[in-house]
Amino acid sequence: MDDVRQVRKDTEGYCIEDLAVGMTASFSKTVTEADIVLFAGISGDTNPVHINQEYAATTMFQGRIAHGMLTVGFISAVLGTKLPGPGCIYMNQSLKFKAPVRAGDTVTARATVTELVPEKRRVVLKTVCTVGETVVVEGEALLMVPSRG
Ligand SMILES: C/C=C/C(=O)SCCNC(=O)CCNC(=O)[C@H](O)C(C)(C)COP(=O)(O)OP(=O)(O)OC[C@H]1O[C@@H](n2cnc3c(N)ncnc32)[C@H](O)[C@@H]1OP(=O)(O)O
Repeated sequence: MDDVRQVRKDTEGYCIEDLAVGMTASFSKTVTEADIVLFAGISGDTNPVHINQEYAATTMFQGRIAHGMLTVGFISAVLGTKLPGPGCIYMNQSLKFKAPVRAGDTVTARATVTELVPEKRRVVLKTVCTVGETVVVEGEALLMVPSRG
């Protein structure tokens, strides 16, 4: 199924009645050096693998990598702004960090509806972040969404 279109207002998300298995949406962003340094400050995670090139060069990654949770923020972005969009409540998220993300990489976070539980107003989405053809993060999200009823 094609990407959901941004025909709704920025403040309107999908209700449970509007959702169908297969609906999909994505958000893309190029990760910058500034994003990584700012995320270290915002989160308090100053792990040197993210911000100290000399140290990071000695690790298996042979250089600085982005915080995993910075990449996960792009999943939150697609869920919170596109599908299901405003009005949804994040309840659960599984994650596998499959490959590193580095400054300069463009990450695409894609969310695809896999299951609906209308009586509980729950939606399950497969969530995958890629850099080019490489899957960097994958998992599953559970959200509560509004109902028109
Ligand atoms: C405190 C916060 C710190 C951070 O934020 S660090 C930044 C976020 N993390 C990353 O960027 C790490 C990204 N992931 C990777 O680079 C790689 O991934 C690893 C280096 C962690 C592992 O790679 P490799 O040693 O090459 O493993 P394999 O040979 O691809 O797989 C061996 C087995 O391990 C499983 N596996 C690999 N990655 C994960 C994972 N992330 N979660 C769960 N399982 C994993 C596979 O499936 C497979 O399993 P089977 O032998 O049964 O086939």
